[in-house]
Amino acid sequence: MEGVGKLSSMTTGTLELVIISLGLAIGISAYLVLELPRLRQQWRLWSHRSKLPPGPKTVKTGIRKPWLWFRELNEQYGDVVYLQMGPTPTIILGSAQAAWDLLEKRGAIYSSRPRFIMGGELLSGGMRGLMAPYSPFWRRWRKLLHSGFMQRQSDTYRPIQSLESKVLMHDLLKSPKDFRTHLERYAASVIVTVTYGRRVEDVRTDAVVQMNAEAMGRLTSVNIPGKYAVERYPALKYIPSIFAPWKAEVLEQRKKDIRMYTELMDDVKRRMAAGKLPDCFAKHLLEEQPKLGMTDLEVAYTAGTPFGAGVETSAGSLASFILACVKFGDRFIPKAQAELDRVVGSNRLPTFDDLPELEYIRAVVAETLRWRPVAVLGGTPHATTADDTYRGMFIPKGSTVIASLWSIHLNENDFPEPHEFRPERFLKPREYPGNLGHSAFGWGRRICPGMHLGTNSVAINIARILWGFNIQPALDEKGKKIDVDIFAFSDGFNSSPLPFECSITPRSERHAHVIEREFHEVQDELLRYKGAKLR
Ligand code: HEM
Repeated sequence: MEGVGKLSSMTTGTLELVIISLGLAIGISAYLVLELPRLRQQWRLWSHRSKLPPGPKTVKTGIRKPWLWFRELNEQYGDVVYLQMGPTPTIILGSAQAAWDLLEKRGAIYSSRPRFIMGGELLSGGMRGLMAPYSPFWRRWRKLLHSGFMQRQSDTYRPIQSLESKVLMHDLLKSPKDFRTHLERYAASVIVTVTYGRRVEDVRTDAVVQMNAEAMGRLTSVNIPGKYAVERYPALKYIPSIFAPWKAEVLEQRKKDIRMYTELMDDVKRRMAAGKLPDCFAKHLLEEQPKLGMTDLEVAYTAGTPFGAGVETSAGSLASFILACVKFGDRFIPKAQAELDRVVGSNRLPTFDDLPELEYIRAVVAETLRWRPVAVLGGTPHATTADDTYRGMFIPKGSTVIASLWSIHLNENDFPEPHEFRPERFLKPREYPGNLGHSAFGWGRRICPGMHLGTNSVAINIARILWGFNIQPALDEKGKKIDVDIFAFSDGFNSSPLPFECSITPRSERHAHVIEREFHEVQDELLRYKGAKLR
């Protein structure tokens, strides 16, 4: 019996040992799976440490406006700065030339995206091209956006932009204090009409706007650097949801996105079948779908792209223009209005056909896009797909590359006294890479596909607003001018002016009358784009 007892206690001891060893082995393997890629990357960086671009030893985290810090870094270390952001090598570009040399000229290896595991992979199932790495999926998505928004195609959207701009002018005439809401309605309505063939009458209650805003909210709530460990340890992505509440939650959110995008496309298909769908991007996608072999879901997500990328950017640029008018209007509005009076006169609103004659207005448009770039960090960061050397500096494969427009557009070498709003900068020939004279739409293979539509929106409204209105500081109760803060801008991926007051008044009775008349003339046309209730 004693022998049996000894044997059984030995067996239990051996079993314990086996379990502990197994546990250790699993622990070590899990650690290696999680850490190996990072350790390998660390080794590569360490072995090239003397050739990395210059940069600070410590990294600031949790800052609300990283572009302000990036500009300080660019001023201190130069236009190519190295930061070690967690495990990821990060390059901050601070001059137009460096951004052009790398993102444009070496676009073949600078056009991917960093991984967005929560936002791009888990929440969006890899369906959002804007966050997709350089891949066959991205190329197909990009081709569709190109065909939907290239210059020639964008010019066919001008009538919609003109209609909506007449509504905007009328709104500004009737309730100038709500100018911000009017700009947002304009931008949303152009994008929703161009995409889904239905306009937005009230931006606060419109169902398509609300649905998209909810989806954007879900995306921004997970796209927060440092919030989720899975971004640092990608292998965690494969843990079953049952053991990972954060994953279960994001997959639940994905279901809501899918329901929403599908609902919007179902509405498009219904109207298409009834012969009531005007030409629009969603229609174009449905026509291309069989040729490209895309799934319904891919089509539905692609149709959602312009809303996410084109509304805030267009409305924010116009809000910055109004801010510039309040602060610097004395210097440039009289010149702009003299040009408009000469070319357009006072009997009609300016049109797209006038723009080639309106050289000063075009300079105001360019200066607006330069002075306060909405995509303040240069849009979504790029990522490199191969090691590279630039001016003797080593840029590792897998680097995140941020071409911060706040540094690039406020670079004193290219734009002396950069916080001054001076359209004249764009009137004389000047050394600057590319043919726009600014970099507001990004670079290379990732350049903004909506740049023509976006520029047309900004240009037609700047021309018409300056034609019809005087924009000045608001007055306080004592009749004193209220100053505006040209640095009070929102945090976040896109940055636009925080609410401010101003006075917007018609230039004359005659101008007010023309605005009224042209608004009333387009009422029937506007009805073409009226959508049935969705929710
Ligand atoms: C004034 C308005 C706009 C500005 C200032 C702007 C600016 C930008 C910038 C800076 C980028 C990043 C480019 C890069 O990564 O190098 C970008 C990308 C993008 N923009 Fe725009 N944009 C505007 C309007 C629009 C509109 C109207 C659309 C609608 C079609 C749009 C769609 C996109 C898309 C889809 C991307 C991502 C492209 C990709 O990842 O390949 N944008 N935009």
